Formats: sequence, C-alpha cells, structure tokens
Amino acid sequence: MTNESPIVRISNLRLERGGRTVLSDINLEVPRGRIVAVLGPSGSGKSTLLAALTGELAPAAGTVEVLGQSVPQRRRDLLELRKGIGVLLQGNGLLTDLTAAENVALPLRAHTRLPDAVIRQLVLMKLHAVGLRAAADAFPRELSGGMARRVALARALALDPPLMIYDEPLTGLDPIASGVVMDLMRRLNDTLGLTSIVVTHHVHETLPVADQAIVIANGRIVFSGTPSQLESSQDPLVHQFLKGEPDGPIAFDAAPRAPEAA
Ligand SMILES: Nc1ncnc2c1ncn2[C@@H]1O[C@H](COP(=O)(O)OP(=O)(O)OP(=O)(O)O)[C@@H](O)[C@H]1O
Repeated sequence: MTNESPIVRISNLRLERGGRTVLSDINLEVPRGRIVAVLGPSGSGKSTLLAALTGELAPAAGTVEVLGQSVPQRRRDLLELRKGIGVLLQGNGLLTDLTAAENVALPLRAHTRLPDAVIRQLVLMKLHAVGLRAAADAFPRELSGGMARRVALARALALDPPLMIYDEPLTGLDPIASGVVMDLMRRLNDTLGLTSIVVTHHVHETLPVADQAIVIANGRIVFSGTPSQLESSQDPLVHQFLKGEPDGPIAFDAAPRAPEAA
C-alpha cells in the first residue's frame, strides 16, 4: 500500500442482515489521515457498515478493501488484519477486575511476546497519550465515564493500529467529557498519523472534528462531503436527518428519536 492509496475503499457494496438488504450501492473512499463521520438515523445500517470493515459481515455484493487489502474471509487472515484496526465501542469493554494499565496491556499480551517491563512502558505511553498516566493503577469503578472511555481508547491504540473505528464514542458522556474525547480523537489522529471512522448520532459534536461526513438513510449513502457542505445541504433527506424531524423522506420508523426533555 502506498501513502496515497486510501485506507478504506468500498465499491458497489451491498450488505444483508437476516436475508434482508440493509445497504446497497455503497461507494466510499477514506484517504489516509482523515476523520470520517458516518451519520444516519437509528437502524439505518451504520453498525452494519462497520461490521463489513472489520470482516464480521461478508458483502452480499461488491468489495471492501481495508489497509490495502480485500477484507479476508479466512479467520486467521482476518485476525491479522484486525491487528491494524483499533476499535472503540460505546460500552468500553473494560474488564472490571483489572486496573487501567492491565486493561491496556491486554492486546499487547495477546499479540506480542514483549517482556513485561516493555509492555509496562508501552502501556504508560498509551495512557499518557490519553492524559491518564496517573490513573494507571486505578480500577474501572474508580474512573469517571469519560476517563473509562479514554482508557478504552488507550487500549484500542495499544498495537499502534493505522485505522481507528469509533462506534458511538460519546454515548453516556456529559458535554465536557464529550469535548475531551472528540479533541483527543482529532489530536491522536494527527499526531499518530491515524485514519479514523466515527459512527455517531452526535452530529453537532462530531462535525467540528471531522474532515468528511457521510449520511446513511433509506439503505444507501444520501450525502458524502465536507461538514460545511453537509450543514448547507438543501437535500430534503439530509435536512430531515439534521433537524431530527419525524416527517419527511426518511421512513418514520427509521427517524431519529426526538430530543428528551431536559
Ligand atoms: N444480526 C442481525 N440480524 C438481522 N437484522 C439485523 C441484525 N443486525 C442489524 N439488523 C438490522 O439491520 C438494520 C441496520 O441495523 P444497524 O444496527 O446497522 O443500524 P444502525 O444505523 O447502526 O443503528 P443504531 O444507530 O440504532 O445503532 C436494522 O434494520 C436492524 O434491525
């Protein structure tokens, strides 16, 4: 893979779940170094698209290339590819009986034969990168929601993956913690030379740090462009999604929920 080749290249992709087409005609290129926001109402297929990138879901048609190779079907090849993809899930997935440092060490222990002292140094570097070196020996229950999310981020970065995937990284976080996580995402992306794909409902928090945005609705990509192009789009589908309106060209049962009363 050359420096110019895209980190992700999706062509004419169709994805099915339970025998039903969820997404079709998906074409997307994610160039190196970018942060791409994947937006869309609940149930539109954002997680399904991520599943195709990580090889959990094979295409019903079309192709998915990640890190310069077609996403493999063979389990061993898939595991190898996944070492290059850091994934931050909304549930964090931290093991509660391990400290922050031990959690971050897990991928290093699973995939390398480095001595303990080297692992400890790498772990402290990753925790430092997310501003939590001092919390190395804390248990998850001793951390705030935002801190726990950052420990999970440090763990996702443990193997220095060139591609980061964030699945709803702001769920459950207050506005301050959300701002910290989004700033970190941008800073880590730029300082570590990463490429990031962020699936989120949090449009207004995410667009300021994104280089590119796509909106998925009604089973396809209905917008692809810069955040400012998105915000000025006159497309009725995009407009309905951004404003969270129940009536419009997005089917009612796929429309985003109304904001909860404060
Ligand atoms: N394992 C599955 N089997 C059958 N249908 C599924 C499966 N997973 C998802 N679906 C369906 O596929 C569609 C897309 O779901 P998906 O989870 O990708 O949407 P999403 O945009 O990520 O939603 P949300 O924002 O609520 O997480 C939905 O209609 C969902 O019901």
